Amino acid sequence: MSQRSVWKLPEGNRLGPMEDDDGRWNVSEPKFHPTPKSPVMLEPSTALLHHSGHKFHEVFPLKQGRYSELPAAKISEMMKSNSFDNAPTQSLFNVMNGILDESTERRNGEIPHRVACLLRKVVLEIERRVSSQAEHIKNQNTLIKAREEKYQSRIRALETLATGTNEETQIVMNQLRQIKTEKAMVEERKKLGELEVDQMMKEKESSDRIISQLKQDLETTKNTYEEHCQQSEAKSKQTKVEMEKRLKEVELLHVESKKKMKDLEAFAESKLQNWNQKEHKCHNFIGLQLQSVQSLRLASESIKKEVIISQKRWREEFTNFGLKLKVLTDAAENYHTVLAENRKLFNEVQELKGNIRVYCRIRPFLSGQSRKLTTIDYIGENGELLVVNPSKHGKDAHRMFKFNKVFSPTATQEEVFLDTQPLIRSVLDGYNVCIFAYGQTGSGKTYTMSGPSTSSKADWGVNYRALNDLFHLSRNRKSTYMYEVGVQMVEIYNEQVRDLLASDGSQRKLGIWSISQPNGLAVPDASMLPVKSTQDVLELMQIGQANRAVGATALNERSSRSHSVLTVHVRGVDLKTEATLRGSLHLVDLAGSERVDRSEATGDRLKEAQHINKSLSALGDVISALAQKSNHVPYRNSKLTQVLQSSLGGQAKTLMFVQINPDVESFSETISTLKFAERVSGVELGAARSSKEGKDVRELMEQVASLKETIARKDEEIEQLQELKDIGAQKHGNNLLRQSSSTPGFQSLVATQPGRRLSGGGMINSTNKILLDPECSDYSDRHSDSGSHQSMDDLKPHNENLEQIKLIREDARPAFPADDELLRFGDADSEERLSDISDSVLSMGTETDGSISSVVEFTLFPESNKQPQVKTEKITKVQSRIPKPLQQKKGPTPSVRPKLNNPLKSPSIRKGATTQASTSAGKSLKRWQ
Ligand SMILES: Nc1ncnc2c1ncn2[C@@H]1O[C@H](COP(=O)(O)OP(=O)(O)OP(=O)(O)O)[C@@H](O)[C@H]1O
Repeated sequence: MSQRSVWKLPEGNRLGPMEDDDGRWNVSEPKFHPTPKSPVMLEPSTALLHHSGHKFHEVFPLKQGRYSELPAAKISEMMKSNSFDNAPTQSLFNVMNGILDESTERRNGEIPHRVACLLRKVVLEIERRVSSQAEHIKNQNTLIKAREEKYQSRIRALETLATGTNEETQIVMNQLRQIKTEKAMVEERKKLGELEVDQMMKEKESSDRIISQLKQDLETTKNTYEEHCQQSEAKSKQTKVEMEKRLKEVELLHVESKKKMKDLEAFAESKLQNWNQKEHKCHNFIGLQLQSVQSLRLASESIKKEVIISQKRWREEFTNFGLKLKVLTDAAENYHTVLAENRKLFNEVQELKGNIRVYCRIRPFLSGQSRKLTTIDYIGENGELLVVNPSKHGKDAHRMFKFNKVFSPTATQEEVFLDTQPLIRSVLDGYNVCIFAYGQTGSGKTYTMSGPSTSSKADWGVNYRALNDLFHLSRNRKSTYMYEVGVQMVEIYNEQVRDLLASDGSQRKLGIWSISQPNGLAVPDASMLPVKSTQDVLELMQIGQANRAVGATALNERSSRSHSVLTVHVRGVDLKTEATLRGSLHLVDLAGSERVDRSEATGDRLKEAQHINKSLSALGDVISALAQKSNHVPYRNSKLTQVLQSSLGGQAKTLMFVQINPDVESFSETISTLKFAERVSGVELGAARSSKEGKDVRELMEQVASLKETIARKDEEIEQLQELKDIGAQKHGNNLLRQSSSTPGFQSLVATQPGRRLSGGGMINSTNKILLDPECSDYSDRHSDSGSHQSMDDLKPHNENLEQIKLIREDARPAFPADDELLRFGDADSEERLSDISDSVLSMGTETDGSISSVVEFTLFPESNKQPQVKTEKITKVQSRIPKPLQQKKGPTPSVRPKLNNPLKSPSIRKGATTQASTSAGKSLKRWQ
């Protein structure tokens, strides 16, 4: 650099890079400017600095403060702008030095990145300038050398020329001088240039230093930067790893999602296939359906055609059917007529068989009894029975009897019942039926009626079988009839009637109503319980049996000393015509008929036996009277005949089992029993009548019955009076007869005094009937039988007359074909005579069957009495056409309506279902009432 000379350009000329007017460096080829004002070429940087410093500082206005504190925006603005191009080099150096100073001032020597960038830019600018200056100087040297050579050649030419002429020499000398001057100038310029080069070299050196320092700084910065970069790289690597990891995860997810997508695609594919298949099937199905529809259409069309044809045919058939239906309707209408006819025919058959039938049953020997000595010699198929007296020989030893049927000891329960069966149907047809067993104690009455036990079907007695049949038949008829069944069970013990089904178990005595009364049950106060099945009845029977009075005798260890009467009342309603029919079934287990002397009874037992024999005797008398068609039937001679009155009249069908003990010791009893039975079997009670009538008919029948009854009573009164008159005349009892004739008759007396109360507790009602209190029943029996219904006071004056009548009657009594054995109880006979007169009234009832039926019916089913208004009018009209009944024959007053006992608890009640059973019984009783 020391060799470097300061360039000195001729005045007005400037060499090398020159600043233009704007202070920028001009690196164009140097020109010689003739301007003498600038003989020396100025150091460009200084000029630049000086010239452009102000502008640079305008752009980069840092005078105080630190570069590191410069805002980035400012630096980037500076770097973006062209301020570096115009800035003086010195300023650039100042900037660079300033930055470096700041960096060295700092402890760690770090400079901010943006400042480093600025520094690098400044350094680059300086390097660019230095290199361009060096280039420029090189060019100047080359130029100078070229000029020097040029000038040397000119010198040589001039010297040549000088040698030629002086002038020329002069000129040349001038030129030479000029050249020399120029040469000097050039040399000066060269020196200046060299100086400048030196300076430049120095600057370059300093710049190199700076550059090296800068390079170091840059290295440091670079290292820092590299560290930073490394850190960044590490971070970026870590980030990359994480990113890769995430990428993997994402890839996995992607794979999974792809897999899922595949699955889904597969699923969708399969679904699609399925749907396609289904669609295919649907298409097929629709095709088939269409085909079917098509075929159906065809079929429907053909069916339509068929329907039309069928309709046509049906119409024809309907027409035919209508015609047939009409025939059927006619037939149906006739059905009831036919049924009635059938019933009538059936009844006629029964009548042909006899309305009272006697079956004889011979008990087998019991275990322990000798079978050798039997009184039964022969049993015929047609009811013949030959009895032999072992103690006699010859003709007298044998006696033949004939009954409807005789059952041998080997006859089963079923065989015995077989002939009873048709009577059960009669009950449902509206007839009263009475089945009873008669015989001495131990002869098998209970066995026949109840059977030894109900556990075995073979052992079932008549009762069980009859009830079974009754309910069975009623069920069979349910399409035509609705039946209701009620049961009463009473015991007659020592001529006292007791309710065996009383709910409170009390053994209170019950009164018996005269059967001729329109509102009188035989025993209205006895509990009547509704039943639905045989089992119900049997359970009630068991209760009744348990309540029966049982006493031991010498003949039978389990001898029943009372008569038990089970009455089954049946009401049937014809579902079509609403006509009501009513029937009743009496199932009677009579007490033993043994003789008092044989039973060795004394005291109470004797009394029991007398009562039993008396009642059985009365039964025989009643039947005998019926057989004789007597006007007088002595029903009132015993409680038994009173209770059974409705079943012994002409309306009823009666079946008697005559039980025989084949033991020789019982021969006398056997003969007695058989004679009794023979007498009964010979009875022809006349045609029984059904109680089935329509409502109107029934009402009319009631009216007719009451009229008949009145007429009969009147006739009887006349007859009695006539009788008295005749007898009086015969026995010179004219006074008595006159007295009797002048005094109003009992019946007429009663007829004019309706509703008077008897002093003994009996009640005379408006229809001439007496409700007897149990306490006064004996009295009333005696006195009501005479037909009188007066009060005691009224009756007193006539007691004498009655005694007279009794005597007369005794004399005039017809000779009954009864055995003395049967009638040997004189006490009973005397009572019987007394009751004959009143019984004659009842016997009339037997002739006018409808009356009795109506009476029972009225009593059992009083609703028949509740006639609607229209009916009443109708009846009134009818009544106007028939003889007007007596005033006292009107319907019963409410005061004498029978009050039925509270219903007995059914067997189930006894077992704990008291309330329910009594409620249902009560309900049912309401219906019955
Ligand atoms: N047909 C028969 N076959 C077998 N045993 C019989 C037959 N009839 C009756 N007996 C038996 O004879 C005995 C007496 O019968 P049962 O009690 O029926 O007589 P009864 O006439 O009812 O007596 P009572 O008048 O005392 O009540 C009983 O042991 C009974 O089992």
